[in-house]
Amino acid sequence: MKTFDQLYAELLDKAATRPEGSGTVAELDRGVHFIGKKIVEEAAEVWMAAEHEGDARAAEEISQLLYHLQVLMVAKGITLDDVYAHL
Ligand SMILES: N=c1c2ncn([C@@H]3O[C@H](COP(=O)(O)OP(=O)(O)OP(=O)(O)O)[C@@H](O)[C@H]3O)c2ncn1[C@@H]1O[C@H](COP(=O)(O)O)[C@@H](O)[C@H]1O
Repeated sequence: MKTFDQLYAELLDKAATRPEGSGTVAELDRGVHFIGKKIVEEAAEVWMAAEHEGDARAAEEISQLLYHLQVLMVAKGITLDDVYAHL
C-alpha cells in the first residue's frame, strides 16, 4: 500500500532511472496524447464500476485513474504542489 505522494515519487524515479520493464517508462515514451486517452478510458471504467460493479471494483478503477493522472503529471513536469495549490 502507498500514498498518492509516495506513488508520485516512485514514478518520478522511474522516469529518471528508466528501469527495464517499467510500464510507466513505456507509457511516458508513448507521449501525452496516449496518456490522455488512457485517462479518458480509465475515467469511463471508474464510472461504470461505480454504477454497476460495486465499491471494491470502483476503488480499484479509481486507483488506476490516479496512476494515469500521475503519469501525465510526470510527462508534463507538473508537480504535486502545482496540483495541491488548486485544492
Ligand atoms: N499503480 C499502478 C497502476 N495502475 C494502473 N496501471 C497500468 O494501467 C493499466 C490499466 O489496467 P487495465 O486493466 O484498465 O488496462 P488493460 O486495458 O487491461 O491493459 P492495457 O492494455 O491498457 O495495459 C495496467 O495494465 C497497468 O499497466 C498501473 N501501473 C503501475 N502502477 C504502479 O506504478 C508503479 C510503477 O510501475 P512500473 O513503472 O510498471 O514499474 C508501481 O508501484 C505500480 O504498482
